[in-house]
Amino acid sequence: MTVLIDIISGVREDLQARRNEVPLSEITARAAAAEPVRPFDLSADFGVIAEVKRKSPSRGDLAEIPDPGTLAGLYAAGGARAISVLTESRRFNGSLADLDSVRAAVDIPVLRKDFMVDEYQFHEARAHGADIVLLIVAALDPVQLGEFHALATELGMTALVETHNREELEIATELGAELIGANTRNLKDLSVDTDRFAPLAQLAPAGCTLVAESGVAGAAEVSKYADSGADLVLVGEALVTGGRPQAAVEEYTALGRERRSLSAS
Ligand SMILES: O=C(O)c1ccccc1NCC(=O)[C@H](O)[C@H](O)COP(=O)(O)O
Repeated sequence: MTVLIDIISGVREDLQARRNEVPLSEITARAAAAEPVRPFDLSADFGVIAEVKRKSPSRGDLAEIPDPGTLAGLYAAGGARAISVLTESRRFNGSLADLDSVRAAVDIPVLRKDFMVDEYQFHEARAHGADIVLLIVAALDPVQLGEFHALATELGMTALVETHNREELEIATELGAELIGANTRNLKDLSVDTDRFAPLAQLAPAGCTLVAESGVAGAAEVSKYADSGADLVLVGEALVTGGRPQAAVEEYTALGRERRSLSAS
């Protein structure tokens, strides 16, 4: 987990700097005064969570994205169910300014995709308009996970609880998570293997909304994830590098819906 530990260490340093500028009492007040949460409909048909992703530890620079709001607008026009915004700065070149820009540009829910390790970040996320936050099971001990899940819920946000293996999925299930991510990227070596999704999907609790995360390069992976039970796919690289974000979101949504209805019949 060296990569994860390194990322979190940078996240904590950057967080300390922000907290020195804006104390917890102030960020809490800003969260309370923020625009209302946009509820994320967990019962809706198959959909795409489309990501604003400039750079990543595994792939380096991906795309410039000078105006994340414009990209998010194209995703929304393509029918995205939510926009994921990476706000971690050192390894992903994201920012809270990106979150602001996206939230102002669209009227669908926005996910703050970051390494959430401190209470402060949840109030900060809400203060910047986040409707969904990421909880990575591998990054938190079970007590923290429970507390942060409760805090996200208290602030009105939906928590996307991200898992990578059977053990983490059991933790998410015990937590009662309604929105569970199964990420096919191994956090130790950053390899992506889309075959990791199906076994996890089989273990997911009945009634949860399941997100297949990472590894969608095109239609083949969308079909594969939908056939294995994904309710949503979270797509970053393929959308920011493919040159046709709106059309790709439209296609992935239509394809996923078709595959889900075929497997239901
Ligand atoms: O993308 C990475 O290299 C990465 C490395 C370490 C932790 C997280 C990482 N990515 C975050 C994500 O989960 C993805 O951005 C997301 O699932 C979209 O993946 P993709 O469609 O494969 O870009």
